[in-house]
Amino acid sequence: MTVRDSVWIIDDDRSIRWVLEKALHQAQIESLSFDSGNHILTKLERQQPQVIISDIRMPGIDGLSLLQDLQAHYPKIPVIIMTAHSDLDSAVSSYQGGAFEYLPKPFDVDEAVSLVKRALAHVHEQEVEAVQQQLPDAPEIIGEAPAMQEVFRAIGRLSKSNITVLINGESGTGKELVAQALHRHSPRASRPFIALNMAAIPKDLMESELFGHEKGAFTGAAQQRAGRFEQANGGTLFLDEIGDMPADTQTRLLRVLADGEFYRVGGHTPIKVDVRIIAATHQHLEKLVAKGSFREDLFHRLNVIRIHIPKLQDRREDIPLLARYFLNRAAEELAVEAKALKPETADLLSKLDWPGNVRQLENTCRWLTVMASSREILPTDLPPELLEQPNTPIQNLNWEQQLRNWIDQELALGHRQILDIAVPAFERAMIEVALKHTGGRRRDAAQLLGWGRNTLTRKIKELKLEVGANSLADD
Ligand SMILES: Nc1ncnc2c1ncn2[C@@H]1O[C@H](COP(=O)(O)OP(=O)(O)OP(=O)(O)O)[C@@H](O)[C@H]1O
Repeated sequence: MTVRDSVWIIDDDRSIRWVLEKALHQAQIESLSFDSGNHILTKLERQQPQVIISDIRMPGIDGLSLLQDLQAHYPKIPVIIMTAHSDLDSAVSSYQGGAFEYLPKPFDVDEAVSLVKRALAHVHEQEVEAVQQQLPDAPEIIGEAPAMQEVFRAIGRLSKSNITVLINGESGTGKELVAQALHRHSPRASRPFIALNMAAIPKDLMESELFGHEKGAFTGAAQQRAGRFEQANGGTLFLDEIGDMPADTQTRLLRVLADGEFYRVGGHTPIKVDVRIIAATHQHLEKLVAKGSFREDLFHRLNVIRIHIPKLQDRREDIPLLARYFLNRAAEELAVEAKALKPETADLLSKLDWPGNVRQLENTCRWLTVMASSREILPTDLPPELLEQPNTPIQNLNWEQQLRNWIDQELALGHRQILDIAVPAFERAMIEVALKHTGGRRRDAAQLLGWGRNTLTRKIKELKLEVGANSLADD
């Protein structure tokens, strides 16, 4: 994450500015100092800190008037008011003016830093809340794991900006969802969000897809067509799997990013657009640059702010939350009653590897909504391919799972006394495989199974097993 906490210090006293700067720097908080409150509003138009600390008595605009202006224009930035005149009046006025806190001078440096940290924590909470309270029809981003909170914070911090963002993360981790959230929380929210997956478009169609084409530009171009850049004008263009972009398209993209204009394929009139780019990739772009398959200059243009979305297995605590959310959503889609996870099932889901990340979990929940036999989902209800995962505690449940499915089917077909079919089948499998392991020797096979030799011989007869000549060898 390249977005860092930042604090502005406004005080005409140079030593106070110096002390605070130093203490914040030690606490790894970036700060910027100003010797007066004049022109702060103009500066805020360009860039905003997360917290402001301001003195009250200063030449020019005083701290309380500044506070009023800040409240009117930037009510979300917490302001800490300092004053050497620690009288009740200024304290009361600063609270009434909406100050986050009041810091009487002389102050203890640690106290000042902890106050700033509290204000930052307050900002972060607000950011997370804002992202979580999304429009009702927008898909929610579920995540309580610290790594996801970090992602929410980044979305919150970037909410007033149009800056280029590069999202990194494995397939199915939610990159597109985050890109949508960045757009929805940006000044461009009311304009289009256009997504394009580089891996899904044939190379020779990519330029026309991005930049459009003129009529007759190539065989098949029967009509003039606007590309995604034009469609996204004023809004956001999400370029997924940017690492798959061919070299010549990279060159064109770079030019558009530098000039803000481009030509349609076969066109001669430059088209001006104002598009914010959010790019995503599951690949290591630095490696592609080193290998020469991705342009370094384009990489630097895109890599302004980077957001990393962790693999699902690196945020296991979110798995049960996500699973419940997807089960409810699948039930809504299918207009059926939502299924619930038994605690042991939730626990098991959290232990699996999820190579397909959130998308795989989402698909599994849809499958379970249709396939699980009862309202409460048991570990054995999980789809076989999940249960077959190596290194999971339930490898050996697979055959039981299949057995359960078979029992379900038999009973659903109206069959009765199904133990009469199941038990001999079970014993037959046991005996045949054990005999295979002993090269047909019954005594050893009986031992493997935990039966006496006579029992094994009787079972072979009862089951009318055809065992090879070798099986008699040691009889
Ligand atoms: N944190 C989350 N909360 C809720 N749903 C999520 C979350 N993360 C991902 N999803 C859902 O999982 C699916 C996959 O997410 P998305 O398409 O955003 O992943 P991606 O990283 O862009 O995948 P790819 O790289 O394969 O395109 C989507 O249906 C998305 O809604």
